[in-house]
Amino acid sequence: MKENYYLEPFIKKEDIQKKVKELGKMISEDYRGEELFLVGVLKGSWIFMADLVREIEVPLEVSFISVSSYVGETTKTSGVVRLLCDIDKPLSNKNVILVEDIVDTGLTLSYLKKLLEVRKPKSFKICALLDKPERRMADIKAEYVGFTIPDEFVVGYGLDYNGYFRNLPEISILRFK
Ligand SMILES: O=P(O)(O)OC[C@H]1O[C@H](OP(=O)(O)OP(=O)(O)O)[C@H](O)[C@@H]1O
Ligand SMILES: Nc1nc2[nH]cnc2c(=O)[nH]1
Repeated sequence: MKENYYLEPFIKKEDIQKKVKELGKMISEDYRGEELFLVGVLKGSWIFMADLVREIEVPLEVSFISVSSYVGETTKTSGVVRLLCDIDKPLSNKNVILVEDIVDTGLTLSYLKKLLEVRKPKSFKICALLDKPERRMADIKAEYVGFTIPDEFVVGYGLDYNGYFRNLPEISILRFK
């Protein structure tokens, strides 16, 4: 990768951990006495999902769906969401929570909501670690949001640029020189 960028620290590892705990507690309280079916959106949500499930106290199953719309060396959506790999189980009568790393234009979640709601889950909610409302193009809202952030391209904690930076434990703003 060409090194025409630098990373500006944005959300510290400790702050992410604290927020994930809070989200887990909120979800556990809301679904007390019920079971959950969490669907992670690959690849970005994989680290968030792994941490979040360990903070949820109700019985749950986990599955993943893989979609992509930001491809290559770009910080802009292609506008076309491609389904790469579907969920392995039916959703009927399940309390589904779709787990995302970020809602930006909202095109990915809007596509997924339409795709999954017709499978008749008992309930359907969205949990996103980050929300960038300034860039919204689709009318979509997550019920559980970790941090509302400004219009900056962020990486780390599962979020990539051209496939890189997902392994960083903190979230940084990607700036170009
Ligand atoms: O609200 P939107 O503008 O649609 O953007 C949000 C989506 O963009 C990223 O996915 P990406 O297409 O980069 O795939 P990835 O998760 O594999 O990195 C991110 O993980 C979200 O799924
Ligand atoms: N890595 C990354 N992916 C995104 N997809 C949509 N917005 C973003 C962002 O800010 N960072």
